[in-house]
Amino acid sequence: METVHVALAGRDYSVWIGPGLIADNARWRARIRGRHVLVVSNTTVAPLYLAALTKGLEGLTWSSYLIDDGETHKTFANVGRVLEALGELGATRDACVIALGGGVVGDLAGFAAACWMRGIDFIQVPTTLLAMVDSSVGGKTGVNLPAGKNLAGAFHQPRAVVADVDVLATLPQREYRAGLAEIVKGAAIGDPAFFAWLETHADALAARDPTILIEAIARKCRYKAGVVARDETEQGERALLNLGHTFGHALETAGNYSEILHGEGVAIGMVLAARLSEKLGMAAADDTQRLTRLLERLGLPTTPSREHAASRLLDLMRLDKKNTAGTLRLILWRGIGHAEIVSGVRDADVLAVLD
Ligand SMILES: NC(=O)c1ccc[n+]([C@@H]2O[C@H](COP(=O)([O-])OP(=O)(O)OC[C@H]3O[C@@H](n4cnc5c(N)ncnc54)[C@H](O)[C@@H]3O)[C@@H](O)[C@H]2O)c1
Ligand SMILES: O=C(O)C(=O)C[C@@H](O)[C@H](O)[C@H](O)COP(=O)(O)O
Ligand SMILES: [Zn+2]
Repeated sequence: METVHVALAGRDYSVWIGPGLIADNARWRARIRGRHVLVVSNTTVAPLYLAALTKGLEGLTWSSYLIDDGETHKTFANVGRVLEALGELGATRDACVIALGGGVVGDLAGFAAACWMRGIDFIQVPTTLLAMVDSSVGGKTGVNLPAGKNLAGAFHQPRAVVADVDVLATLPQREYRAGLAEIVKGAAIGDPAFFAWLETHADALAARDPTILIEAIARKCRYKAGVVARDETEQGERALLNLGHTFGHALETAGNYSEILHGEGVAIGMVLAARLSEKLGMAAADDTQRLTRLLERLGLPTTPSREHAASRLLDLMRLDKKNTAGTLRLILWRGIGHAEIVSGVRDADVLAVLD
């Protein structure tokens, strides 16, 4: 088992990564302080893993709430339903929410935990690769609105993250690949040695080699944990974790959250950010090519499969949370491992790349 520590004064927590961690419940059960537990999951994951998880809840008062599957269900309405389920459970302030699922369940359940009685504990049990390497770590919780991705939410850190890699056995291939995009992102932002390691091990990763996979998950989580510990609420450096996301989120929203997966949007968005960096003279074409090649080897898309009007995408990008005073702030790069926050990029340059 690998353990990654997220160092946040008084709110430190561990990310445990390895096989058998749901069944081996002593560690995570010890993080539950009170008597009430609400497990939030969805209609696909619960039949597979809810029974194994709830074996660890014997002696507690627990119930579960299942949302329908998919990004379109990451809504305010479902947060309200989770809060009502907490009310029915009689959850007191020492209650704990357990998020059992991918990033959709984790973001939504975490947001509900942040709201119930102004904030109760929650534990992340990520069941997708993407959730293990990204969404379960760092405390960004929230939901989508028709106007844009994650526009409502809160920073609320989990008490623990239980990444049981055995559950990846049932994860569909397209979802697995989407998770790889967020691993590549971490390396592309700030760790050129990790990027080179991913190039060396791309075939093993694509084939789900267990040893390589656990190392990749742990390296990405360690990188993210460091950024989060230095800048929990995104006053500066943390914005770099958004590489590819301004473009990617616009594509997700334009497709009504059902056309492309988040990780696919990130993969395409990173390539667009690399092209824009090239256009602005910040980075070399060789770096764009290396990034594109790695994503392709991992089976990820690097261009949108359907055309959206560039002007519509730019409009969606204007509602991104990184923007200030009406000015677009983008994450671009100087090359592999060197991302930067850039303000004031001209619309014409963004439109040219989107076209
Ligand atoms: N909070 C953050 O920092 C952060 C970071 C990255 C992404 N996100 C968010 O995460 C979401 C994407 O998460 P995701 O990619 O996990 O998508 P997801 O939660 O929709 O899960 C993907 C699919 O896999 C299924 N699934 C999950 N685990 C499974 C398993 N073990 N076996 C079989 N099927 C399984 C789900 O039911 C779903 O159909 C987006 O909403 C994105 O905005 C948040
Ligand atoms: O943890 C972060 O910070 C990230 O930006 C991680 C992203 O991969 C993730 O998709 C996040 O939800 C995006 O956040 P947002 O603030 O752009 O909504
Ligand atoms: Zn993301």
